[in-house]
Amino acid sequence: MSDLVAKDLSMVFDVGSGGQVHALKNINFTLKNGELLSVLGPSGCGKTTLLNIIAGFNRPTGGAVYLGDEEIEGPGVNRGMVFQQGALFEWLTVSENISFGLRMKGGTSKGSQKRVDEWLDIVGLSGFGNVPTYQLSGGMQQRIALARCLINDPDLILMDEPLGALDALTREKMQALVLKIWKETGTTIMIITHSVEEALLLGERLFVMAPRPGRIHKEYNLPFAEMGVTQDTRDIKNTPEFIQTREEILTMIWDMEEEIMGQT
Ligand SMILES: Nc1ncnc2c1ncn2[C@@H]1O[C@H](COP(=O)(O)OP(=O)(O)OP(=O)(O)O)[C@@H](O)[C@H]1O
Repeated sequence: MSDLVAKDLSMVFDVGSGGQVHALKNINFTLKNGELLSVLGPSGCGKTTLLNIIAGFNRPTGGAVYLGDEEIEGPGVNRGMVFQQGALFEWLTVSENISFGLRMKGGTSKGSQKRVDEWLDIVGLSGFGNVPTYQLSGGMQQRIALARCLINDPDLILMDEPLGALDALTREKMQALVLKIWKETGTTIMIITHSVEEALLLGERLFVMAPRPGRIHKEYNLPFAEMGVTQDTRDIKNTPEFIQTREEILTMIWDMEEEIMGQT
């Protein structure tokens, strides 16, 4: 079982003429195995920098991140990524996309096909296995991206605005799917989003980050993700507690944006 631990994590970028940007300063947290974390904050607060360090794409200038006993020093198969655009192989079929990682690892074709069929079922795409990916809608492509990531059984899934390009209705359906997958697989998930509503629904933990320097401004422990596994997510979004927390966070981020505008 692999907890994700960030210890005194800092990231400073040199921006020319001796200038520096403190994209992250002294970030400390532990994300326990199986937890679902959403990260929210105004533009430039370091969300993507944090995700890139955990993915192993960037090395921090201070501190370290650990997954289980191992320090993250580069990309690894124990972490899966889902981006805003599915980043699928358009010339492959749905099944070929989903089984891509298994084939890279040399999985047997019979065993692989069974698992692909299971994942097609979980993400609601049974019967679409032989369809070329480019023929599918954005929502369907994100379902494939989720399945392609999860079939490899990663310890941690990192999602960067995974539902940001979808229309409102598809987005709501996909939020429910993310919760279902989280519950069924028990995978640890970290999701970056610009939507306060989405962060509230999809985070049993939620970090609101602040910029200059990038840091965790406030953490919430929330009941909505757990509720969303069994209840209609629309009903949850209409509960007084959800609305009150949403307004509190919107005001918090609004104030940060105002402060940034005042400084520039
Ligand atoms: N490669 C880089 N070189 C210089 N500065 C960078 C680099 N990457 C990020 N930054 C700066 O670090 C800060 C944090 O950027 P980051 O992209 O992580 O923020 P973010 O919260 O993801 O923003 P957004 O919501 O707009 O995507 C910003 O001030 C950004 O300009």
